[in-house]
Amino acid sequence: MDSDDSKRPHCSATAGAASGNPATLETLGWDPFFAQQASVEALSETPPVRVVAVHRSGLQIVGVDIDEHLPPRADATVGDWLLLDRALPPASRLLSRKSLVKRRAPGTNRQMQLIAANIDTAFVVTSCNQDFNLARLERYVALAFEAEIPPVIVLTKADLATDLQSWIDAARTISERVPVVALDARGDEPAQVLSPWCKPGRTVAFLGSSGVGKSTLTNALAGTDAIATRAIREDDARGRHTTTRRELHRIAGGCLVLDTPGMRELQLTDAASGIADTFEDIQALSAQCRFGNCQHEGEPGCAVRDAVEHGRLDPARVARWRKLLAEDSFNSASLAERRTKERAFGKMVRRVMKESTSRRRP
Ligand SMILES: Nc1nc2c(ncn2[C@@H]2O[C@H](COP(=O)(O)OP(=O)(O)OP(=O)(O)O)[C@@H](O)[C@H]2O)c(=O)[nH]1
Ligand SMILES: [Zn+2]
Repeated sequence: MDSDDSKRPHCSATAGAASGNPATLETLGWDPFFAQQASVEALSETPPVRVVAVHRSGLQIVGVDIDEHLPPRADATVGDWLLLDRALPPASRLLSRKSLVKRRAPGTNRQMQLIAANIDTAFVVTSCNQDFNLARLERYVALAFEAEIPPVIVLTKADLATDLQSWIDAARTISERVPVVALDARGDEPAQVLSPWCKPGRTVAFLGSSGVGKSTLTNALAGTDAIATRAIREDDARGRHTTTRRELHRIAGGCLVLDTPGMRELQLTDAASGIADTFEDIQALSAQCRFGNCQHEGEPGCAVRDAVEHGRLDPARVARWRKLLAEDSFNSASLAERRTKERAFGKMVRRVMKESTSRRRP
């Protein structure tokens, strides 16, 4: 393979040519939600394009007969739709999103980073073995709800489970709003079982810890292992860290898979509404507590404790809810703490500088 060959998969993996068909707007995920945001004239003058990959050097965009690079822009991320301004590409209009996954940067300034936009379904993946962990599942479900992406729990390695129904039952306790499916991620089962969500033009993403079968599922949907393995090999060849990769793959079945390894390390920050949606039952109960600020720690008239005492609510679930709330408020509050520390540090630096310059003056 010469060096040109090694570059080619990089484009075909993302540009919508995976199935050999040219991209149409519908196959890229265009639908009335986006179409209604611009006039017919605007759409013909500035054609819609979808951001299919984010690299350090910029955005890769794909539209009808369009496959180009734009300079980096901080307000757009993979999955976004833009109206391409050919005369001035950086001025291309960003369309409103259906959903958005974001996180705070791990560095000191902790700015918001956009991870992925316009995902239609978040498959929260775990396997029917020791990886299965209700707290972790609830965390991912809360993240999805916070981003306004409907989650679906996918239990893999069903073929290896001895008591499959008990895993399914456990997963179903998380939320009435979250469907649960169980499958063998290898072979053709995923294409059938996930078909209600993986329709042509729909954008899906797999969340879950390492080894649960996310790549296996992607490959099973694609009917090939070419795409997922290709993207990984290419990164390795360039010596880049695979987790920085954010790509949208159009796969043979017609849906789009958003491959964002960065979503794995997402912390729960500013996710109060996602947690409330996940624990709708406890949320509803706490609204009935006598005191508006009830901590559910023995106050009179506490509906949450009453439900636990009468066996209507699992105390372990209440404990996990509190832990997630604590994680969320810790992560959100530590930002303020950092700011205070940064200000104090800046003051200290200025004072030291002032002292040293005044000392140097004759
Ligand atoms: N028997 C069985 N094996 C599975 C199933 N799903 C995944 N595996 C195997 O589990 C291993 C890990 O699967 P991957 O698809 O690589 O897991 P992943 O979630 O993509 O892992 P990372 O890439 O590390 O995040 C592979 O050897 C798969 O063949 C399943 O449903 N049944
Ligand atoms: Zn209470």
